[in-house]
Amino acid sequence: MKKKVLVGMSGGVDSTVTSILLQKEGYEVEGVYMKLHQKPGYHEENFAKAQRVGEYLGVKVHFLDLSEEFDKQVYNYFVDSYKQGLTPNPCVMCNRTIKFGKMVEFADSIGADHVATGHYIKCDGEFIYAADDPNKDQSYFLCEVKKEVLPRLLFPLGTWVKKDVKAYAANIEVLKDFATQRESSEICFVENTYDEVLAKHMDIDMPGETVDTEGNVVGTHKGYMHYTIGKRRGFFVDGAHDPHFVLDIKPETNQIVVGTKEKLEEHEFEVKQINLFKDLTEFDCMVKVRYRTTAVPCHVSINDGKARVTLEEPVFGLAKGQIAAFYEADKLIGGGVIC
Ligand SMILES: Nc1ncnc2c1ncn2[C@@H]1O[C@H](COP(=O)(O)OP(=O)(O)OP(=O)(O)O)[C@@H](O)[C@H]1O
Repeated sequence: MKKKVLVGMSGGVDSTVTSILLQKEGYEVEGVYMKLHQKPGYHEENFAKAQRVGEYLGVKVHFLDLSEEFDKQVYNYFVDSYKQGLTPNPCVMCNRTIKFGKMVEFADSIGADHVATGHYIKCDGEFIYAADDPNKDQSYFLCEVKKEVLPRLLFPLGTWVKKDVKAYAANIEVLKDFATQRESSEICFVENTYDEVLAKHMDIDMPGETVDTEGNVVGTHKGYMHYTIGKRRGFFVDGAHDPHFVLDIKPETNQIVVGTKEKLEEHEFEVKQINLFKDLTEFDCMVKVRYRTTAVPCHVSINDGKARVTLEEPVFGLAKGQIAAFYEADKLIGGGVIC
């Protein structure tokens, strides 16, 4: 009997080609379009596209309204993190709770053996691996996904490069407009800027003091929620000659602490909410402290649910709240939240 796969169909080119490839491979495909946020007009347009793909393949496309769950797990977490002076990663939390959480539950409810998306990732059922295309690799964003779901996941695009995916769609007459449509922005619920989102939930016009590491007031800023650690623009430092960077954010006093680049250098840090695909407590690996950065070698020691990460070479600008992802070469072995 054919194995059934539920594909997350966003109406974009990646999940469209994913669906076609899986059907060609012999899977029985069903699609699901998930309504996640409230961006006006967004869902009507994208669900219609997902339905066109469904018609082309002759398969059913379900509509799943997960907006309440998404608000709770992803959107509110994003807003609350900035309120607390932290830097969130909403895509990581969405992958854990929604795409590879609620979507897997939905797959169970329709009797699907597998769940697939158009992420650029490789997976062998036990581990996730970086995609062959280093510019598109999204493995970092899956480091908090629950280990139990890995055997169910399929990512046909892990060995593809984006231009070939577009060329594939362009060759299908009725879907060729998918190849040239605008690519989705970084965070799906952000229409223009983060500030616009935050302004709906807090006063973002809150001028405050910029201080040095000794606590001396050295300038002004627009409001602590506008900054992340490592940021170098958008605040004032009186009489500074060298560039200054945000070193720390203090929401309780609406202050930002700034200093020169060398003060951003970190040799060790702690990680909470640890998720590992392997049973380990003490290990050497590579760690990525943000998405677009190279991994650095480190030693990890886990105690009482927290990991101490000792770096072999320093990193600059560790943002609290951000995600640290652990790798053994291209194999993702887990991750956690920098604290
Ligand atoms: N609203 C949604 N409903 C169903 N699946 C989704 C939705 N949003 C994203 N996905 C799934 O997650 C994958 C990765 O999402 P991401 O936002 O990174 O999209 P993308 O790289 O722009 O892909 P696409 O071209 O398919 O939109 C998508 O390829 C799709 O399979």
